[in-house]
This record gives sequence, structure tokens and C-alpha cells, in this order.
Amino acid sequence: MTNDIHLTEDLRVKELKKLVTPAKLKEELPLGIELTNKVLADRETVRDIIHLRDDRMLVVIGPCSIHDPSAALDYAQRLAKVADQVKDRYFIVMRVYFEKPRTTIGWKGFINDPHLDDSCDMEFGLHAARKLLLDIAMLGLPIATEFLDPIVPQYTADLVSWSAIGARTTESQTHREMSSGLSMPVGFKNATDGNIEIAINAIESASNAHSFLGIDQDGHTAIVKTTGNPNTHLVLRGGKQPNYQFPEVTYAACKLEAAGLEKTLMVDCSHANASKVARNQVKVWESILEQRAKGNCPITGAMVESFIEEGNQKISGNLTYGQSITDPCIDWATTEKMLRM
Ligand SMILES: O=C[C@H](O)[C@H](O)COP(=O)(O)O
Ligand SMILES: C=C(OP(=O)(O)O)C(=O)O
Repeated sequence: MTNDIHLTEDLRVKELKKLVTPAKLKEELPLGIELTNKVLADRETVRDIIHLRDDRMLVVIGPCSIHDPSAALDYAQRLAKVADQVKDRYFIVMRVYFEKPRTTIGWKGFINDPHLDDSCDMEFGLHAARKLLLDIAMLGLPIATEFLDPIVPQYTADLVSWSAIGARTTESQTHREMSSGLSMPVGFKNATDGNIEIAINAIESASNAHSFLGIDQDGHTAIVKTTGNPNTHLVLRGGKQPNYQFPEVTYAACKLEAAGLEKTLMVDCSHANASKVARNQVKVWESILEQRAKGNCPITGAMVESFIEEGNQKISGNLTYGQSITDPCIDWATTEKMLRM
């Protein structure tokens, strides 16, 4: 008897390779009770800030993407020191982004391709990513990430205190469903063209209960039923034009109010708000501080792309240590100066 299955499916699939299960990875690299309590406390602080119960600013800062765990840890050590010194004003959460959504094609991040050579050794990527998350958490830094692939949170979400849904996926039902079940606060970015309605719709969608397909800790496909996530907010990242200045921020706050939502949002200093020029982030940061200083301001959070060296570089044989291989970042000296402004 012929097996018809092979005539009609998997015609373009070269290989399916089994991966470590989330449960097994966590057994190898456990969170432990101390870090569990730390993550719970950090999430509580983020919730207090976005719901206006703590008037410090949430600052999500760090490299555009992780590609070299040693450089990321070096950066984290520097950031942990400053974070402690400015903790009266800012609650600093490090960007530890392992997944990159691409406009067309390109390197998709450390979990997908940790050796940067298209070998896509995701087994290694997941292990090394979780190890780095633990190392950074042990320095006392809360962690932020973007969740792109809906399977990845099962491997890493227990270590994350704030997450983003990116401009390219905020309108996706899959990402809204996933967010409805995430345990940490989630920021939804406006679309790449600047549309903020899709993020407001995402906030409403994610606050509701959903049922969808996913995997459990043993890697089995499962029906996931969620309760809805009440801890979500808008992130203004610019679109066709920047949207960080007072008129656009006020417009966004009015839209939130009209939708019956809290007037609380994060401004992304990078991406289209900086026209992808690293140093422009300083101007956006200054505008955020000015707007907050005037009072009655909906900006409760800021995002900054920062690393050790300024700018970015193409993936090649000889990489400059501490420099981004995705979007350009400000360097460490500028970062420190900004955080001490
Ligand atoms: O933050 C990173 C990038 O802006 C995003 O991943 C899109 O990158 P690309 O336009 O270079 O593909
Ligand atoms: C991809 C990112 O942002 P955006 O979704 O705004 O392009 C990012 O923050 O890394």
C-alpha cells in the first residue's frame, strides 16, 4: 500500500529534528528559589510602574540583539552597577533579545542561529540562551525580551520580567493569544507604518481569555487555555515619521483613553524614532525626560538600544567585540551619560 501522506505533504521540508524539551532544559539549567522570588518581585515593580503606582521610569535598555554571550555579560555587569546607582529614578531592565523579526530576510537571532553561519543549531541556541539569562539574572538585572516564535517562551519565559511584541507581529492573532497567557507585562509596538490602532487592538485582545494550540513542558502539542493578560501597554517606536514628541504622545494617550485604557505608554528611542541612527536616541531620550518633567505625562517607560561599541557591523569573519550585528546601538559611554542625566 502506498503511503499517500508522502505524496501531498512535507514536499518542501528537508528535515525535522527533535529538540530538548522545555522541562529537560529547565532541569539542566534551573531557575532556583532565589531567582524565582527576584523575577516575581521585578515583574511586580514593572506592573506598578505601568499602572502608575510607582513614578519611576521603566527603562528597557541593551543590545539590539544578543550574538556573543561574553560581550552581553560584560555589558550586563556594567549596566548592573549603573542600574543600582540610578534606581531612585529608573527601574532598569536589560534587553536580552534572542529573536529578530526581519523585514525580508537576514539573521534571525541567537536562538535560531547561534553560530552565525546558517547552521541554525537551535539545540545549542536554546541552551546557551537560557544559560546567559541565568548569568544575567544572577547579577541582579531584570530581563526583557521580544517573543517572536510562540514555542520559545516555554524555554525562557520564567526568567523574563517584561516582554515585547514587535512592530511586525503586534497585529498577529498568534502573538496576541500568546501574550494573553504570558506571566510578565507585555509591550505592544505600533506597526512599522506608525499605526497605533493595531497595538490598541492587541492590548484589548490579549487582556481576554483565549484557547489555542501550543506545546506543554514535555514538548507535546496541547490546547492552551489562558486567562488574559491585564498588564500590557503601547510602545511608540515611530513609523513613517517619529512619534515620540509631545503631540504624538498626547494623540496616543487620547486614543488609549478613548479605548477605555489606562494612559500609560513606553517610548522607544530607537527604530523609526531614531531613523535607525544610533546617536539620535539621545535626542529622543532628552525629549522623554522633558515631557516627564512637565508632569501629567503618559510616558512610563523608555526603550534604548545600547551596547559596548557604537553602531553596527555586518556579520563577517572578524567581528568587532561588543558591537551590534543588527540595528545600530549607542556605545557604553553615551549610555552611562544618558542614564545619569
Ligand atoms: O530591531 C531590529 C530590526 O529593526 C528588525 O529586526 C528588522 O530588521 P531588518 O529590517 O534589518 O530586517
Ligand atoms: C525589532 C525590534 O523593534 P520593532 O519591532 O519596533 O522593529 C526590536 O526592538 O528589536
